[in-house]
Amino acid sequence: MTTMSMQKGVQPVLTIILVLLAAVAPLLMSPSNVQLFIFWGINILLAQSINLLSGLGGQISLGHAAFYAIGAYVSAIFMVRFGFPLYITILLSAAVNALVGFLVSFPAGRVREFYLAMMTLGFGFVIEEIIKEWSSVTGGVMGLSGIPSPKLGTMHLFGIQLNLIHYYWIVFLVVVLMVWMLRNFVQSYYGRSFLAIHRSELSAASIGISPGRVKQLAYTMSACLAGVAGALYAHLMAYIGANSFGMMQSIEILVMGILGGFGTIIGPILGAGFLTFIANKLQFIKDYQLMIYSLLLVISFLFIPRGFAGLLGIRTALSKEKRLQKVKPISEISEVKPVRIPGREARTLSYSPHHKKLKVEGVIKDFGGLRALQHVSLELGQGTILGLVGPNGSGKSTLVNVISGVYPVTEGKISFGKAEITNMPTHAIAGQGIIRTFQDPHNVGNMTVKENLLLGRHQKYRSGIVSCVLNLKSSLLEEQEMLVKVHEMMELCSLAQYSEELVENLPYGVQRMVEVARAILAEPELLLLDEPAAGLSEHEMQELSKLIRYIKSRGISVILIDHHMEFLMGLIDEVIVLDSGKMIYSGDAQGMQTNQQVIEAYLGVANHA
Ligand SMILES: Nc1ncnc2c1ncn2[C@@H]1O[C@H](COP(=O)(O)OP(=O)(O)OP(=O)(O)O)[C@@H](O)[C@H]1O
Repeated sequence: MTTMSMQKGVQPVLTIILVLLAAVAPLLMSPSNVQLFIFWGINILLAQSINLLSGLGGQISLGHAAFYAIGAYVSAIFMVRFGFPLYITILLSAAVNALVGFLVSFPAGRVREFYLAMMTLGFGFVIEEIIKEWSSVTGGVMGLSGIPSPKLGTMHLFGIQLNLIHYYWIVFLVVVLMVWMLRNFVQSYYGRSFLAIHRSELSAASIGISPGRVKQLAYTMSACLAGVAGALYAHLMAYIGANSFGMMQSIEILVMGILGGFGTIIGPILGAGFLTFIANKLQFIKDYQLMIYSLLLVISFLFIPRGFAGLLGIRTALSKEKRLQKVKPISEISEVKPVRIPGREARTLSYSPHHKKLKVEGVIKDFGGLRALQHVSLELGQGTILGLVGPNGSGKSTLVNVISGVYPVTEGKISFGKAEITNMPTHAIAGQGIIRTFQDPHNVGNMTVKENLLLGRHQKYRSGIVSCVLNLKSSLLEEQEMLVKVHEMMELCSLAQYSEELVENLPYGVQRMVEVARAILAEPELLLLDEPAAGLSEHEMQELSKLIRYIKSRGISVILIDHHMEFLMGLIDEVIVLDSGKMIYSGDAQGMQTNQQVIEAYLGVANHA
């Protein structure tokens, strides 16, 4: 047997042994230790909840205990008042919280950074006040007591009186299930879209990811998870009061996530463990808890920014490739239609044949008193490469920005095919088939090359969230198909050797190539390349030229901004020259070189320089 196959055989056995150990552990522990482990389980859910929202989705939350509180009160009230069983009250807590999270996402999704921090802080205080004031339902400042609890032997499930060990098993099951589903989610295109939005909303939108939708999902799922934790907490304690869900609890949840390592699955589990067990040993300094938590946060930010997970070199992969490889190596998949690559005649690429035409009509763009674009009009047909040139500050990037929806136009109309796209949001324009790159590559730096390229396929995924979270066969097959296309694109762009490297660690030229490859994988009909050759070596520029020719050969139209005339001349079919926002030339490249106005405005400047 090879080492690899031995490892494969050992892994499931190890998992089974660990699960069995965890299952029998409470039988060998004192009740207080069993309770401590239950707290760890509840804290894992809380830490994962903040990890999902802040660590992955990038949405700061300073009032997270509010979701925890809602979950606890919903479960407790439905069991105390209506006698609902535990499994129903947990589901109700999750559902009510999901709804609250969804509603909160609308105002929260509109603000960022400091304002978002203040908003979530306010949300935490509002929920705390409601709990205190709505005494007829919540018990007010006196709290809610008499909640059926396994600790007191007052909770029954399916006719069985539950004790602490039973409850441990329930919490264990819930935590294992939730963490497994969360891992599946993080490794799906949904999870990748969370990180993409976290790193740059604009970049994510440029490949068709809707920031609004991602935030709605992040708040809904995160609240749902905190709701389950709240329900489990309420029944463990038998009593809940507003004080258990204040500012301190919100900070504690944050510390667990950050200290453990945001963006990973293992990190929050470690962070939750650290706080559960250490805090328990430090009861005598409880009065200084806030100070200690604040110190922990500062220490974490300064010395271990990626938390315990970072210290241990743990990173959660953002694709299911490793798992899929175990089933069947990508190279052996026959169900997937091969992606065709130029120069590899045996294959073809399946891009849409319904190419659309770009029409820009009389576009004006003002920035305050500055008119960056003055009545610019152009038309671009299928498979044409249009060069966009002009001196610095002449409005080239602004034109690309208004076409891609980054800036609204002041006046004028832009259409693509039959659709008018003037002032549409960027992700919707990407949905129409217009994909862009940026002057500085806008990849997700803390994702690998392969994961960044998978992001390019985002719009092509069809699997629903349930399918991804439960790893249903259809979603795995789809992921496999996408991976095949990504691998072929890496081959085409000479990126295969960097496949597993984090993009932020790569040379500038490679990062550029990753961004262009990602854009191509989105199967655009129009590609907007803003100075793609800037900072590239001669060899890299040649590689890029080849790639652009390939794009054209697939019938994709390109608008290409660049200052390298030699690079441009070999590629473009048509050219537009801008000067101070005005279009001073439109035609072929040869004509441009002899046009007097262009020579004065642009080439003249270049020569002079
Ligand atoms: N967000 C903005 N706010 C205010 N002014 C802007 C903004 N974006 C661009 N401008 C201004 O609009 C004009 C055109 O800028 P733009 O970046 O489009 O030029 P460019 O031709 O792409 O230049 P370069 O070749 O240097 O990238 C410049 O005067 C610039 O300062």
